[in-house]
Order: sequence, then structure tokens, then C-alpha cells
Amino acid sequence: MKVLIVGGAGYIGSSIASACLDDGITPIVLDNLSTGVEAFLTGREAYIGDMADQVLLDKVFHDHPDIAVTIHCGALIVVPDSVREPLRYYRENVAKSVELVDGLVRNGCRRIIFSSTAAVYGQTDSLVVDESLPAAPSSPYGRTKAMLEDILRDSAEAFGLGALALRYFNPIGADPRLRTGLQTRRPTHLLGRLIEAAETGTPLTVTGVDWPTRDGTGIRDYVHVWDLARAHVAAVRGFDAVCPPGSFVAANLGSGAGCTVLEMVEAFAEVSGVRVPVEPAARRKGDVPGGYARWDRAHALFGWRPTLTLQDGIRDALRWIEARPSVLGD
Ligand SMILES: NC(=O)c1ccc[n+]([C@@H]2O[C@H](COP(=O)([O-])OP(=O)(O)OC[C@H]3O[C@@H](n4cnc5c(N)ncnc54)[C@H](O)[C@@H]3O)[C@@H](O)[C@H]2O)c1
Ligand SMILES: O=c1ccn([C@@H]2O[C@H](COP(=O)(O)OP(=O)(O)O[C@H]3O[C@H](CO)[C@@H](O)[C@H](O)[C@H]3O)[C@@H](O)[C@H]2O)c(=O)[nH]1
Repeated sequence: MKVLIVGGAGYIGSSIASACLDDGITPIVLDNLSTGVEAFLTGREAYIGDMADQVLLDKVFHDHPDIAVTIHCGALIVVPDSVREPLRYYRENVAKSVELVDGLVRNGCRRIIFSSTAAVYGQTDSLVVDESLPAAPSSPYGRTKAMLEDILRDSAEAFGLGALALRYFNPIGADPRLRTGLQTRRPTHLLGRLIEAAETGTPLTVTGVDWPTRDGTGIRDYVHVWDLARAHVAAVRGFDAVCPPGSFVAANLGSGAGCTVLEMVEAFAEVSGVRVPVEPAARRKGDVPGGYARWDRAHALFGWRPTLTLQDGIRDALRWIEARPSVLGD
């Protein structure tokens, strides 16, 4: 079985490609390397170019008419950038995805898995997030993802597509076999900042200590990237039962557990032996208290459940930092 992974040279797409290979599924990658890296394409067949390029899409399907499912991970993903440059985000994430879907339909590929995000939800009083909550994204990035969900819903009905949107919560960690991990050297998310603080011996700035959470710090659902990758394999294997032609389905992928900033600091100390001091600071502009996923729909649909812990995610992120020079040559 073959799958096309658009954005397969990036952090999550490359992990999905590895999980596919491990399961006997052949990944074909299409990526423009805007943020993805060539080193993650080792041992995988790849087409370098833009997802909106119809000539390239036709070539991919000419070479591989037996692609069963397209997994669409290609996007720009930095929330603050999307606030500064909304048109670039709408062009790259929405307009180009429309072209991609058009090219897929024209080439007869009618099964799509779309990388969506917890950022499509608005903040609610309850910290638990299930798929019945309406979309209410608070950034241009989140809106590009919610818009594409709508576009896929309409396209499913019009063209008989099966379209599955998987809403990832906060991915951490790396491929446990260390083939791939975060390509960004200095990630700005919480775990990245924590690792940096441990390395430099500086305190972690805690952005917000007056949120309505159990200890006042922001709460998130950190899910191991390998659990995310495995979910895609399960969804590919059971696709037609999960998402028959003409249907659009959305499912959360999270660990199901909330973790506050202070709890992350504690878990990091447990795994690394380094207790990073914290420094309270003001909330980030536009930040939210957060929440965590209910993932039972993904379980009901394709039998997935998260299997790796927060500590596994932290450990694999640290192992990847050791391994990355040998993979990325930097
Ligand atoms: N990382 C997260 O925290 C997170 C959370 C929720 C959802 N997601 C979604 O998961 C997907 C993958 O995210 P990631 O963290 O791996 O990001 P990433 O930047 O590592 O990967 C994105 C990949 O898409 C490629 N790409 C971008 N625009 C393209 C285009 N026009 N044509 C071809 N390739 C293109 C990039 O080169 C890169 O390889 C994205 O759709 C993102 O919105 C990510
Ligand atoms: O130096 C830091 C960095 C973060 N935080 C806090 O840690 C929590 C998590 O922050 P972060 O890791 O940035 O996660 P999110 O705010 O959920 O945003 C990330 O996760 C989203 C969902 O995966 C993506 O869409 C966004 O692009 C990505 O920035 C929040 O309460 C922050 O206020 C700190 O206290 N100090």
C-alpha cells in the first residue's frame, strides 16, 4: 500500500512516514522544503516542489497511480507569524490546499487525512475538549485550519471524498528510533524553552501564573509525536470504514491528560535530573488557559489510544538533541 505525505519532510510528516515504513506502507513524500529538511527524506521516495503545482501532482500520480490515501501535513505553523502575515498564511495554508485538493480529485485520489489542530477550538469554561465543541479559532493560523476543514467537508459531499481531519494537541518527542525529530534548533514551545533554560542555567519564564487552572499556569495536552504517527497508520489501514466516500470526520489526537507549566517543569526534573528555576511573568498576548483532549472518538473510529507518557516525550526530545547532529549534520 502507498500513501502520499504532503509535508513529509517536516517534524510530524516525517514521523508519519517512518511509522508507515515500519508498518509496511510505502510513503511517497511531496514537500517544498520551506521548513522541512532533506535529511528526513533518506530512504523515502520524494518529490520536491509545491503542493499547489498541478504538473508535479500529475507526475506523482502518473508514477504512482496506486496511492491509496493522501496525508496532508503541509502548512506554515507559527501562530505569531500568522498574526503578522495573515495573507501569507491564507495563501499557503488555504489557497494552496484548495489547489492540492483539486489535483487529488482530478487524479482520482479520494481519501484524505488532514493535519488539523487543537487551535481550531475556542477556549471554553471546561478544560476538557471534545469534537462537539464548535470551531472558534483565535488566530489566523487556527482559522486557516478551520477553513480547510470546511472546504474538505464541502468537497467530501461534492466529490465523494472521504476526508478525515485529525486535530493534534501539543506534539512533543521524536521518533523513538531517532530517524527524525524537531528540525528547529531552538523551538519556542514550552519544552523547547525548558531544555534551553536547563542548558544555559537560566530560569524558565512562566508566561501567566493567574490562569483559572489548578496551579495558575497554562495547561496543555502534550502528546508524543510517535503516538500521532501511529494514529495515521491506523486510520490509513481502516480508512473506508472510518471515513466512507462522501463523509467528513474530525477526531482529536491528544494524550487525554492536562499538564500545567509547573507540572512540566516537575516532569522535566524527574527525567533529566535538572530542576529548572522558574520566574513568573505576564501572560503572552492572545494566550489561553488551555485544555486537554478527549480522544475516545479516535479510539472508536480506528482503535487508537495514546501509549507513550509525558516522560517518554521529554526523554525522546532529549535523546533527539543528542542524535540530531548525526542526522542533520548540524
Ligand atoms: N507542531 C505542532 O505543534 C502542530 C500542532 C497541531 C497541528 N499541526 C499541523 O501538523 C502539520 C505538520 O506540522 P509540523 O509541526 O510537522 O510542521 P513542519 O513545519 O515541520 O512541517 C510542515 C511541512 O510542510 C512543508 N510545506 C509547507 N508548505 C508547503 C507547500 N506549499 N508545498 C509543499 N510542502 C509544504 C514544509 O516544508 C514542512 O516540511 C501542519 O499542518 C500543522 O499545522 C502541528
Ligand atoms: O517560555 C515559555 C513558553 C510557554 N509557556 C507556557 O506554556 C504553555 C504552552 O505553551 P506552548 O508550548 O507555546 O503551546 P501553545 O500555546 O499551545 O502553542 C503551541 O501549540 C499549538 C497546538 O499544538 C500550536 O498550534 C502552536 O503553534 C504552538 O505555539 C502556555 O501556557 C504558555 O504560556 C511558558 O510559560 N513559558
